[in-house]
Formats: sequence, structure tokens, C-alpha cells
Amino acid sequence: MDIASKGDDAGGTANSSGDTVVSANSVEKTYDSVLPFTRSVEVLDGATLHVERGQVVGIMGENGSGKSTLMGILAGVLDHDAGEVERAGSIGWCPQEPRLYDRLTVDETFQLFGTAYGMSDDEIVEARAWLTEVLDFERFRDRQIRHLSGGNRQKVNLSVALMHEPDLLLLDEPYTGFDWETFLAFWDLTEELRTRGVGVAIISHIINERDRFDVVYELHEGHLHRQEIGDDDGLSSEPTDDDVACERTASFIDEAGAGSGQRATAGQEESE
Ligand SMILES: Nc1ncnc2c1ncn2[C@@H]1O[C@H](COP(=O)(O)OP(=O)(O)OP(=O)(O)O)[C@@H](O)[C@H]1O
Repeated sequence: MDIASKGDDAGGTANSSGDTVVSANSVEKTYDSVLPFTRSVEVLDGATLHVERGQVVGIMGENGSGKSTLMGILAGVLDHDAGEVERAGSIGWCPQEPRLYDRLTVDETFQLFGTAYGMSDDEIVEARAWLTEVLDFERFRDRQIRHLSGGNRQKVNLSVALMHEPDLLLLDEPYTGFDWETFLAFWDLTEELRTRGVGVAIISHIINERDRFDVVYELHEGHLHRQEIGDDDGLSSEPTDDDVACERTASFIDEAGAGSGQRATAGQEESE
């Protein structure tokens, strides 16, 4: 078990269930002011959250509420000031901004990350074949990352986060830039990971996705408010036509609003 913890004044009790893949208790985080006359930013003020194996957890909240900060702390890439974080097993983290090497091809990127995860060549090839097929980017395998569109780069970003089938998968707005088919493929993939026992936490802005999660945490003023998405809450697991239309719209709003920094046009994608 890989346990990481910090802080002496944890106000909560760690969830010690053997099925828990990450447990955050009473986590606090403030970004200190680094310049004169600027204020420090208190982001988390006693945030508590648990993710179990085979559970898909949503983290929602308005812009700037601290979702990415929380996820960075869960992933272990960001320090927290107080509280406890316990992790069990391996972790995959898909940050909001792809952290890939521009001059590597897609194949070389799989090889690099797979080797870092300690996977054998056969395991890397198997994972690459699975993910390039499911997310439909097989034909870009010999392209350099810098020549991919934003959506295809995001497919690579997502794939390398989960190619080693971690116990815990942390996804920060993973479908930014995805087209509708890929958006649906992403959720099929998430379902498959769920059945394989992976605990998945996803930062999402799309309200109509709520019924895809087992639990939703709403982050507001530094606190996480937990909402169980049960069968008796009036939400159907089969989306209605209205839901589908709304999700489709929301997905494209998400895509359009995501900024052009990571995005290339189709024409750019074709150029080498
Ligand atoms: N490195 C940093 N230094 C100082 N302040 C920061 C830093 N990173 C984030 N913040 C501030 O912390 C707050 C939370 O930011 P964070 O990115 O975690 O929010 P978010 O909920 O993920 O936002 P969004 O929905 O826009 O992605 C914001 O006020 C942000 O400006």
C-alpha cells in the first residue's frame, strides 16, 4: 500500500476500508501571496472525499472553486497544508493541460509512459492497441504530438494516464475538445474501467452527466458536499432525448469554451 499523508491537525477520520483507493480527510490548502500587496487564496477548508474501487465519482463546482487544486493534492503532485490524504495502489492522473512531449510520436509517447510504469513491451503494445481503437486515433500513431489537434492530443493525454490500469484514475476535465462520438466512447471506457475495479474521479462541468456517477461531490467555499446518486433519485440511467440533446450541446459548449491554446485546426493536424 502506498500511503502519503501530511498535516497534524486532521479533523476527520481516514476511511480504512480495504476497497478505498483514495481518502482525503479535512484537507486544507491556501496559496500564499508571493507578491507584495497581493492576497493569499484560501482554496480548501476541510475538504473530505473517498473513492472506492469500481466507483465513478464526479467532482463539480464553479470556476475557481478549487477542483484542480484538490485533484493535484489527491494525485500527490501538490502539497496541502493540513488534513490527511491516503492512497492505496497505483495512480493515473490526467491533468487539465496535457503534459506531453511535443516532438515524440504517439507510439513513442506510449512507449515512454509504459516504460516509466514498468510495463513490458507486450503490455505496452496491448494497451496501445486497446486505447487507440476505443478512442479512435489509431491512424495518428506515427504523428508527433505537436502535429495533433487539441482533441487528439487529449486522447493521448487520457490514454497515458490509464494505460497501466491504475487502481485510482484522476481525470481533470478529460473530454475537453472531444467530438460527440469520442465523448460517448469515453463513457464506455469509463464503464469498462469501473467493471475492472478501477476507482475513477472525474472533474466535470456538465450538469447532465450527474447520473453517470455513483457519487458527486460539489466543491463550494472550500468544502465538499457529497451527493449519492441512487436509483431512487428520479434520474434514469438511460438518457432521455432531452438529456442527449443537452449533453451534446454542453459538450460542444465545453469544447468551444476550452480556449484555443491547445487546439490546432484540422489543416494543422494534417501537416507534418
Ligand atoms: N499556483 C497558484 N498560485 C496562486 N493561486 C492559485 C494557484 N493555482 C490556483 N490558484 C487559485 O486557486 C483557486 C482555485 O483554482 P483551481 O484551478 O483549483 O480551480 P478550479 O475549480 O479547478 O477552476 P476551473 O473550473 O476554472 O478549472 C483560484 O482562485 C485560482 O486562481
